[in-house]
Amino acid sequence: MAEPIVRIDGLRKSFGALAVTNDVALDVMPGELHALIGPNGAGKTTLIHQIAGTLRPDAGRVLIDGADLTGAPPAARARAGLARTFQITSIIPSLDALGNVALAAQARAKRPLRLFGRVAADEALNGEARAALAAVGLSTRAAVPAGRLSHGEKRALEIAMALAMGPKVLLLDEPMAGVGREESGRIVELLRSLKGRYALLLVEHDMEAVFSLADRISVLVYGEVIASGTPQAIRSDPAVRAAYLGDEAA
Ligand SMILES: Nc1ncnc2c1ncn2[C@@H]1O[C@H](COP(=O)(O)OP(=O)(O)OP(=O)(O)O)[C@@H](O)[C@H]1O
Repeated sequence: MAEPIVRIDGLRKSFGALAVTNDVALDVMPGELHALIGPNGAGKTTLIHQIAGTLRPDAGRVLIDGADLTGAPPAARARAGLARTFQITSIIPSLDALGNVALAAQARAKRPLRLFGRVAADEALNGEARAALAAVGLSTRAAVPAGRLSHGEKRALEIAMALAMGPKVLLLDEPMAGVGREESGRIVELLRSLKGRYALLLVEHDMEAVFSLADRISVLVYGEVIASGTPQAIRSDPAVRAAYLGDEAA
């Protein structure tokens, strides 16, 4: 059987007396879209921070592609194949879309850059950036300053920047947040197109999107995973309905 790309085990983090992640275990298999849902304040963002390396757990382990990176900084996790998109936009508004993605590709290509001539290196970076833009459907917007893109296009650009890092797994933190209905439909299709090629861990409040996309859903309530399974199993789980979904999933 294939090994998980991300495996977390016994993860604990408390702020004072509040256990925000309480013995959380979760894995993401190659090509799988695993969604993490839960009510406001359940601990989803705190969990993502611990996986990304921006917050150190009190206990437990984070393995990426088999390597124990529990105490490693975000850069080491990126080298192991983890890329993250942010809830808060991380793009440079005055730079065009292609330039933003090329910068992300450059962060990954640091060493090879010294080996090639500058022009060749720039061309290679631009090639990678164009491929990532094409993968998110933004090829025709390459020369547009990122600040002038629509909100949904900015979300897609952030995903292109993550793809340019050559990841094995993408952490997607609310990619649909603040995006209108039509554009969120486009992001759903974009995520669907990435499934199978990348492992995806998606935190998202849009239940329609989650239930149409996910292979597996884990439900976090008060810092604990109360259920994990297929969308169908989660929809009909009495504990999940009582704690979170209520009539929403009917
Ligand atoms: N640095 C911190 N110090 C103290 N408490 C914190 C800190 N970060 C988060 N918390 C608390 O931890 C709990 C979980 O917060 P978290 O942001 O992880 O939840 P969430 O599931 O991502 O919520 P949302 O869906 O609203 O984004 C909340 O009660 C929050 O107030």
